[in-house]
Amino acid sequence: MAEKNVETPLTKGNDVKVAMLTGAQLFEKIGRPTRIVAPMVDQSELAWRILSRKYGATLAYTPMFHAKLFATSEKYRRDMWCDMDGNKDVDRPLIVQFCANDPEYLLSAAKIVQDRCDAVDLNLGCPQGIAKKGHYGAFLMDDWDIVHALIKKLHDNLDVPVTAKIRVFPEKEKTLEYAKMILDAGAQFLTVHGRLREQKGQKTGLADWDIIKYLRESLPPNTVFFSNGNILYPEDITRSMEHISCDAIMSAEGNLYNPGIFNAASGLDKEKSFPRVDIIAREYFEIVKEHQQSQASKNAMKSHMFKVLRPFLTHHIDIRAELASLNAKTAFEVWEEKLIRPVEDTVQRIFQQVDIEQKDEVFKGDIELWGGAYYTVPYWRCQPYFRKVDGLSADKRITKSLEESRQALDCGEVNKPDKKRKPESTLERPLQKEGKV
Ligand SMILES: Cc1cc2nc3c(=O)[nH]c(=O)nc-3n(C[C@H](O)[C@H](O)[C@H](O)COP(=O)(O)O)c2cc1C
Repeated sequence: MAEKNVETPLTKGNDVKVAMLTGAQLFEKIGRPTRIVAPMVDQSELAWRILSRKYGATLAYTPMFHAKLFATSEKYRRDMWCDMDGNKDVDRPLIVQFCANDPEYLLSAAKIVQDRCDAVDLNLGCPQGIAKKGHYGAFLMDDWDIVHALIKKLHDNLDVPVTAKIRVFPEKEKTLEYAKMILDAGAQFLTVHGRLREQKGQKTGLADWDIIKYLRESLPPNTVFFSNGNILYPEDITRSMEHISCDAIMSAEGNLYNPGIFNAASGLDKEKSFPRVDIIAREYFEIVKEHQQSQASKNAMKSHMFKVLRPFLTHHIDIRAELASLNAKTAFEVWEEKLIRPVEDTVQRIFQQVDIEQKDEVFKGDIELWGGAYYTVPYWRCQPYFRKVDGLSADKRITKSLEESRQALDCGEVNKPDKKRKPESTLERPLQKEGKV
């Protein structure tokens, strides 16, 4: 890892620059966070970060901002970044993420935020068509010189450290070379999302923890290293950290559907691990209201509500219809009247049932071939979401696949599976999700 600028202040012309922190120093300074809210376009905005920290997140990333737009368009900046973003009392530690392919624009954008964040991250993982067209994100995996130049530019000129978030190549050795190049250019934290650039939409599939582990073991031991992928439940965080020996775990979709995902240490305390939807909806709403200057939070609220309330709304379609009618311009009183209070009243009625204690139980299933277990969670509690692919939801595909493999075992057709074996076939993949950036 490039460790220039460590002890002494850098001087540039007559300017005295603050000593740059190494990854290890930065990690220490921000309290050795282990649970990270992933960068998520339109979703990891101010209010969501505040809520997630309340439920156990210890570091958060902003959504990816487009560096050129951020540097040149005041309107874009106003929509994405307000005076409370990165505020010392409510929004730290914070890493601001950009996508870019031009070092000058990246530096200009990063300078605007450097006083209100702990580091600036470069997005090298976005696999979407828009990133292909704009030549950024995961499409820079084909252009290592640009990646190096972008990171070095920030490392040499910014007051805060630069970090990077990558996807993996099919070849682990090539991925290792890529990671080394990124660290050599000056990145101080490395986040590895264990999926290929091609793993998006219907082909998302399972992230590969083994390649992440290989990188972890092959890179210098002082590398501050975060893993991303395959986190459905709080306990998956512990499992992943133990498997990979990484410094922290980042979660995106798991966090969106259940902000309690970060409560890995809470064991079976369902109030923490699977919080009630009425409580989360109310808390999030109050945070958005309290930070009205954050346009990004107002814009994101409807989408967040659909996600945290998802299991509940399938049982209460009248409330779902009301939510569909709301938007970022709707007055807060209307949100209160049409969504928040009806959700609270309904859950309150549910809890007045005499047998609610039994009904409110959370059940853990058996350990599956993929290493974790599915939970059965009452619909009034936040929980992960399995998308349908080819008409089957992921857990059904797993069950089907397990049945098939058990039948094959019974018939002596295949060798007994190694317990540690990583699921290989698409059918065994629990996390088929769409549209990952
Ligand atoms: C709604 C959404 C928005 C995302 N936006 C970004 C982004 O802005 N920058 C980024 O690096 N990754 C982005 N991602 C990818 C996530 O950060 C993460 O790498 C990926 O979802 C895998 O993590 P998960 O399995 O916990 O969902 C996004 C993912 C989702 C679901």
